[in-house]
This record gives sequence, structure tokens and C-alpha cells, in this order.
Amino acid sequence: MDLPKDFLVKMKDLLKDEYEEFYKSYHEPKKQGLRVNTLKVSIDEFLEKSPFTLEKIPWVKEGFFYNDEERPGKHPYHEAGLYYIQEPSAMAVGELLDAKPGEKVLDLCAAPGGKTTHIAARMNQEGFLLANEIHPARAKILSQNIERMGIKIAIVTNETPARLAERFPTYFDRILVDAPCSGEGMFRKDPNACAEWSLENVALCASRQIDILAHAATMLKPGGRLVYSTCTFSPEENEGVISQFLKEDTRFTIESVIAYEGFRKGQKDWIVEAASDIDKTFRLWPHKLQGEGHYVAVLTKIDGEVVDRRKFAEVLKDQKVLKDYTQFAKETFINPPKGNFILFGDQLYLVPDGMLTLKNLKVLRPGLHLGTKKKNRFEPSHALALALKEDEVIHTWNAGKDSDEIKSYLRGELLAGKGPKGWYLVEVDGFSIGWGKLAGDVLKNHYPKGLRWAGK
Ligand SMILES: C[S@@+](CC[C@H](N)C(=O)[O-])C[C@H]1O[C@@H](n2cnc3c(N)ncnc32)[C@H](O)[C@@H]1O
Repeated sequence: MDLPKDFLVKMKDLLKDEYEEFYKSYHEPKKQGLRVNTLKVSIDEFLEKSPFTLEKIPWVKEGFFYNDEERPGKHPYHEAGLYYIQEPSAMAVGELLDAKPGEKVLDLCAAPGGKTTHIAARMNQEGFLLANEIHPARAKILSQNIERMGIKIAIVTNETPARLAERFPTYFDRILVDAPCSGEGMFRKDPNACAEWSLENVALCASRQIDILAHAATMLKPGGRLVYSTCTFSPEENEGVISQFLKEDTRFTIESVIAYEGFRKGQKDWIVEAASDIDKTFRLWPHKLQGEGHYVAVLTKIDGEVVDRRKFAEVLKDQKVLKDYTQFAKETFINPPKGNFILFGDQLYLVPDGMLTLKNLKVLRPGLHLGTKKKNRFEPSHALALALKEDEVIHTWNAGKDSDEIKSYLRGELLAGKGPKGWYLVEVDGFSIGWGKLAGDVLKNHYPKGLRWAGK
């Protein structure tokens, strides 16, 4: 691997005696991780059913190292959202944000959704999670991952931090800024990060991060928690950004949270004018633990005014519009999902309680997508299938993870079978994976075309 020369010179100067050990880590194989999605399966049940060789990641209860040759990214359990493949160090961030059920949480730089999906699992389908991504194509991928993981309480926007700050002042209990950074900690995992690196870009990233943090600060309630994280080593970002932010916004302090084994302290002497408690922030080093490079700071807003200029979302009360959905719900659910309805064009969504209006914001997903209102009928969405559990629906169609039937379903083929006609929640080993519609001894396949597996 060709590491940038200026980067190596800088790291040698910073790390001194530790540099050789750090440099050697680039010749070690990177560790792969998966995080169990506790919205769909408990950790114990997953371990019992998983076909993979797993080893516990010490700093996150849902995290496991896996063996790359076993390819968990191409498995029916992956399509059913039982786990998310995530770099092991990155899992520390969701752990330290520590979101709770019922809270209002913002993930400001969220795509592709590793941390969003972790936060959502911790919230256990209660509360309100706004996942935002500034780049439109990346926002789509974020939205797809939220769907696969069966998350009901997330809204996905494609906005700038500034525009969200105007709409959501002092609204959130917790905010994550997983900042766009110079990516030095990802050189082993992603050679592109290496090619794009320069000293100028480090400076540019630092000033962008200050700007993003200032908007995040506006959106946090007094008493709320703000987590800033990067996947870079550069002190101009990391300790430098946090020190400058705390100097400019005196309502915040660095929280003391427990350090897991292998986490190192933030470096006071690597920057000028370091914040007094900067050593309470964390560095994750590839030569000190089995993961890539990361930095995490946990901040609390100890003070500040509450700004209340909120306008709530208008929810649908017109039962006539809901007629086809109500019919579908009667034929399909034992327990229909609860919440408030909103209609975006012909798309019906269920939105979390207390949601503010999203008018004039770029919204990809205003809540749980229930489905499409067609002429005289309702067609359920893939997102709904993935968010449902088998005891919530009348008809299920279960196939084993190693069966030909599940592979056939994932390829989009028709399945043969008998039963009452209607919508069936298709499952792999009892975990929802999509819809099928049975009529005349044939289950018509509703697995989305864009997700279908190729080949035999
Ligand atoms: C480190 S990545 C986020 C990774 C994500 N949190 C995860 O765990 O999957 C940073 C994200 O910030 C976005 N970004 C870039 N410039 C931004 C800006 N000015 N404001 C907000 N987000 C930005 C990038 O598009 C990128 O998706």
C-alpha cells in the first residue's frame, strides 16, 4: 500500500516511539465486523442460528468479528436485516451516543447508515430518529439500509445542516455528528481515501466540521448529548476542532464516559490551545485494538435557552383516503402497526408522534412506508414487510435459510403452494424478508426488482 509521504512524516513526528508499531498495522489484515440488529433478533437467538464464525467485539454488545471468507453480505439473513456489516471501531460511536427509547435523536451526517441503524436498534422503535445526508445519492443508500433493518421511527432527509438548524432549534435529546473527514483511519480499508488525502484537505475538513458542529449545537436541547466522531488521526480535526468548538460555544463541556479496553485518550500536546479536558475524548488506534482509526468526543450542553417555534406535521384524518389501506389491514394484520398517517402523493406513511412539519425540506422517507394507494386497492411496501414480525400478520410463508425456496424467492421467482388467497409475509427462519401474494396455488413474488439475486 502506497501511503502519502506527507502523512507518514506527520505521523512519525506525532507518534515518535510508537510509530513503527503503528506503521506495521498497515501490513496486518483488516478486521471485519457485523452488528446484530436487535430490532429483528436477540443476540442469543442470532448466535444460535448464525452460520458464521463469530468472535465478540469487546466495546459493543451487539458487535462481532467475522471471517471474511464466509461472506455474510450475501446471505438471506442479511437481506432480512438480521445484521449490518460495519467496521468494528465505527461501532464505538453508537455505543457512546447511547440513545434511549422514546428520545428525539438526530444523525446529521448519516449515510450509508451504519451508525443510524445502530442508534435505531438502541431506541427499540420508540421515539423519533432523523437521519440526514447532504449528498442525494448517498441519502438513497441510507434510506435503503433503514428499510432493510426494519426501522419504523426514522425520517430520512437530504438537507444541509444549516436548513435543519432553522427548522429544529433545541429539538433533539441527542445528536451525532459523524463528520466528513480526511479519512486517515480508513487507508487500510479504502485505498480511495489514500488517493484523496492532502494536507490542504485536512485543513478544509477541520473548518467544515466546525461549521457542522455549530449547527448541531443549535438543534440540541439543554442537557442533551452531542457526539462528534471522525475516522481520521489528524489533530487539526479531532482535538483541534473540539477545542475550537468549546472555545466558541461555552454552553458545552466534555463528558466523562467509560473508556473500553484499547481506547486511548485524546492528545493534549498535539495541538495549541487544547481544551482543558481534551484527554477525556477517545482515540481508537489500529495498533492498539482490532479495528481501524477513529476519534470520538462526547459533549453535553450544560446550558442554553429553549427555543420553541415548532409547527407539528399535519396528519391524515380523512378515513375515506384510508379506505383501501383499512381493508388491506383487516385482511393482513393481527395487530396493525400504530401511529399517525401521512400521504406523500400516493404513498402512505406512518409517522412517529411529535413529528414537526417537513414542509419545504428535501425528504426521502417521512416515516415507515406502508405502501402505495392504487385505484381501489392498496399495495404494501417492502419497508413494511421488513418492519413486521410473524405474530403481527395473518398469513406467513416461511422458508429455511439453506432452502432452494428462499433462493428462488430472492431471485424473484414464483413459488408454488396452497392456502387462502391474500398477502403473505415471506420469512426466512421466521424473520420477515418480503411480500408475496397468493392466488390459484401460486405465490406471486413481490421482492423488489432492484434487490433480486442474479443467477441460479
Ligand atoms: C463519515 S461519513 C458518515 C458515515 C455514517 N455516519 C455511517 O456510519 O454510515 C460523513 C458523511 O458526511 C457527509 N457530508 C459531507 N459534507 C457534509 C456537510 N457539509 N454537511 C453535512 N454532511 C456532510 C458525507 O456525504 C458523508 O456521507
